[in-house]
Amino acid sequence: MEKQPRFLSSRLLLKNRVCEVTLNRAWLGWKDVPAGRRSINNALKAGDYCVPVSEIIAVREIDMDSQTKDDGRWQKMPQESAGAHPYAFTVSYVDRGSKHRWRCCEVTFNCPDGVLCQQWVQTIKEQLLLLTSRPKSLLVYINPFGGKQQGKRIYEQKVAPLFSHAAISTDVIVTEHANHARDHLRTVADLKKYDGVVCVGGDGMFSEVIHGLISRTQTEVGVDESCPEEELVPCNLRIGIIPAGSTDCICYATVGINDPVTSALHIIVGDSQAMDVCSVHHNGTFLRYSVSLLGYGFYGDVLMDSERKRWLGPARYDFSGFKTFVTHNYYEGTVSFLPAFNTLGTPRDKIKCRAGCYVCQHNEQQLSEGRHPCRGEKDVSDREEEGKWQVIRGKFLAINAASMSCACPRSPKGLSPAAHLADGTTDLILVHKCSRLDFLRHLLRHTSKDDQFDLAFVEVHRVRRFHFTPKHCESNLELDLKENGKKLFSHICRDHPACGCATVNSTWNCDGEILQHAAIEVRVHCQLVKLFARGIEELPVFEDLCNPSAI
Ligand SMILES: CCCCCCCCCCCCC/C=C/[C@@H](O)[C@H](COP(=O)(O)O)NC(=O)CCCCCCCCCCCCCCC
Ligand SMILES: Nc1ncnc2c1ncn2[C@@H]1O[C@H](COP(=O)(O)OP(=O)(O)O)[C@@H](O)[C@H]1O
Ligand SMILES: [Ca+2]
Repeated sequence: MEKQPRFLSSRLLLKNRVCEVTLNRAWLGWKDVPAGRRSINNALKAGDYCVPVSEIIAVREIDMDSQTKDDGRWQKMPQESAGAHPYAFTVSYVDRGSKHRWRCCEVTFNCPDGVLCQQWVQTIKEQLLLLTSRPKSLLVYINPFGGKQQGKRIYEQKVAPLFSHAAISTDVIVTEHANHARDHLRTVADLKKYDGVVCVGGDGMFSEVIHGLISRTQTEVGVDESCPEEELVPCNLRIGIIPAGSTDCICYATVGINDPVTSALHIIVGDSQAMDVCSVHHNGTFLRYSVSLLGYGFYGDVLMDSERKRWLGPARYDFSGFKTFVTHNYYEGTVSFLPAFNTLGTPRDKIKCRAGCYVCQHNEQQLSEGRHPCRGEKDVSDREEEGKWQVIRGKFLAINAASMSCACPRSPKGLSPAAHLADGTTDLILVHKCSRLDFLRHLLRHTSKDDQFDLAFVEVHRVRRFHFTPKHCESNLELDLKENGKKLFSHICRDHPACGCATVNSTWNCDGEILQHAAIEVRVHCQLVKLFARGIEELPVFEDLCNPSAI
């Protein structure tokens, strides 16, 4: 076939207005040509548009019978554009709305002749083919019972049409039981034919997918994932999240909104965002991975209570949250942690993790230089030891490790607003025993501009590893209860007058799943997985960048 030019510029009709339409490798732009003027100047004005080629979803030719060709969809041609020129093509592209929402927009250009029309369509298609980071084939898992049980409908009505419009092929599996997606990913024969995995559901569904993928990757390269000291190998396949769960914090904190269409468009344009993963062990045996919240005390108790109220849907967390707040349990134990050493950023600075985050890039680079030392540089394990373990014993209302901000609709700034998605650290938040009123002040600050860490009973540390040992360690608990039962219970009952029952330990909430052990060892693995996301965009800045003189 004849090679198409990379640069095109033509006068075409857009809704019966003459437009100068320009395409190069980076941009598609169009602007009105004022009546009676032969040339136009290059400055953009209001009403002029340009779209990065990387954000074009698809292009299709419209034939003279006013029906679309190419992708097999039939559609009426817009009335206004059916005027003077009989040939037309439609470009679908990403349009930014408010609050990080993306929509698929369309523009139809009419051409004076068929050859020119085809040349435009072919050239745009060729530009799109050069975008190698876009997925062509996806494996999709739908949890039909996540959130408000709308996963299947959301996928079929909002996402599948976009994927087919973008010529992405899919294999779709509606899960039949918990861990279906995880186990399928571990064993499915030909995973290499896919460019990514998509989960439709909440944080629990995403957790299944990372467990399956991480496990499979380590098996393939012969790494023992159950060993706490192993360097885990990053997963190649990117993961997309179509939010259809109860909290959707991983989607919200990586995209800026929990909106299925926005997420589908980030998948289509082939975005990539690396993400840290914590491994959680108990006495050296592997328990689970976590990417968002590991919470003991308050968030552990909320989860434990809310699991019994699944029928309430997402509202279960508010009911259990209120109940847990009133109960006001605290738990004794010892937290020891290895502070992040030699890294940019602190949990209380105001530097938020945003698209193209410099802190994440810098810290990952520091770590990988340590991992592959050259010219006498120290090995990472030596460098880690340069930081000193710190130990804090106390009575805690909550112990939270936030590996990302954990922003979600309940708290748009999240549990740790300055935590980073991919910097190899987690923010360890310790809420010491305090009055209900003080704890309420702390909780309320998650929903306002005030600093939730600026309270005497709250401390926060950016760490690479941490351990927690409850005062009444599981292995000793039986013995404790036998020997000191009376004393122990009287102590507990006095400390927990509201609950009426003795709760010795809390449980860990690990991305919404309950852990079976209270004593855990946690280690952050920098950038172990990748998402079809780009991090939260700072501002809709494309107006500034869109200068046709750069075209
Ligand atoms: C008084 C208002 C206080 C608002 C405080 C909001 C803090 C919210 C931080 C949420 C961090 C969420 C981290 C993500 C966890 C998810 O991985 C995980 C699983 O998600 P999935 O079900 O989609 O699979 N989700 C969760 O564990 C849910 C945690 C939600 C906690 C909500 C707590 C609500 C607290 C309400 C307290 C009410 C006190 C009222 C006093 C008068
Ligand atoms: N078909 C299924 N039946 C029952 N449970 C499932 C199914 N598919 C996935 N799950 C489990 O449902 C739990 C919640 O899923 P999730 O998608 O996170 O929804 P939610 O946000 O409402 O908690 C997860 O633990 C997941 O493993
Ligand atoms: Ca992190």
